Amino acid sequence: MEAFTFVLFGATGDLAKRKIYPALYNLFIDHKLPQSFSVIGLGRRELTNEAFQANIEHSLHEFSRREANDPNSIQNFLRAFSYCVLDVGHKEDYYKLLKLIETKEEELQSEPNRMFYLSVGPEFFETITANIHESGLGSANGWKRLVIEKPFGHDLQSARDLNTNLKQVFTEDEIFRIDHYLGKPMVQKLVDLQLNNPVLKAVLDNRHIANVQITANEIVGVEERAGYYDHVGAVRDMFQNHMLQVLMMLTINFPNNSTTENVRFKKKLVMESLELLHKEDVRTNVVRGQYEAGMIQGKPVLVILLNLTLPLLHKMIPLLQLSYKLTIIFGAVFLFTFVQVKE
Ligand SMILES: O=C1O[C@H](COP(=O)(O)O)[C@@H](O)[C@H](O)[C@H]1O
Repeated sequence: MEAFTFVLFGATGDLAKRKIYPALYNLFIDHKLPQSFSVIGLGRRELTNEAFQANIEHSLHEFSRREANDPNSIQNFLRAFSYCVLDVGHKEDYYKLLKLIETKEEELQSEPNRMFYLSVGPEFFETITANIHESGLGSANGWKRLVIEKPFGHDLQSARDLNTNLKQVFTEDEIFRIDHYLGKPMVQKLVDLQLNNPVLKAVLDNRHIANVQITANEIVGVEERAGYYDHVGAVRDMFQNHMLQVLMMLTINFPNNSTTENVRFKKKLVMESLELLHKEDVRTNVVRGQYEAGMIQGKPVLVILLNLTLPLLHKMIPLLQLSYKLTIIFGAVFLFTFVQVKE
């Protein structure tokens, strides 16, 4: 595997600590990362490399799927990490970053292969990619990749605009629009189940099933992400991406030798088969709610307020339920209900 630099925007954020560092660590111990790689974490806050590495180690202990209990492997892993202060809107910071990346590439004698991971709010996607372009960060001789999660725009037009802007800097092959729900073992097994489980195959039809409910039942609350949630909302944060991906994985009819294009095409068919939700149906088909702080299983659950001037913060925890009709599956109309509850 070729050496590369992983450039992480939003390195002090929630997604990085909960998912990205543990995921990288698990790849590392499975020898799925190259011999030499470097991770440069970016954030606005001043942080020494040592403090940054200590935070990462903490997140491994708290969130890694497999226990992080081998001090040697943790130290070897952490050695790859360095931190750089960057304000996404400051062009000079990108030149400073370029210097740091080049120094690391020289130290590791690696090709300038660079992966840019945007673990930041969607409002920064375009500024960051434009600055990657202008500063020359993306024009070295190696490969480059852009990894971006959600929300991808806030409506159809803004999603199209975002695509257009990203494509001025990255080719389609270089853009990875990811959804971490697709990496969940159970979601990945849905295809196998459909293809290989005769019992399931036999009952997956309109004579046996009238209604499918997809539930995201979380025990993690909004916590420090109240500012983000208040701004983005549950529909854009969870539904249009994660829950619809689960729907597509469940209903798509995969051939054994699927190509990327084929999967995309089939997913598009599923989406086109969803009956549009019209304004007049919203009252009957959509339930939205918010919880306040309370007790779960005898334990008090607080909504941690940020020091922000957002009036609604104390009612942040979302409940979302949406029902759609889907006509493609097994030749019948199915009712799909999606429920997201953050306890
Ligand atoms: O993307 C998100 O997903 C998490 C839930 O992910 P999980 O892997 O822990 O099930 C959710 O808590 C968060 O609000 C959302 O942004």
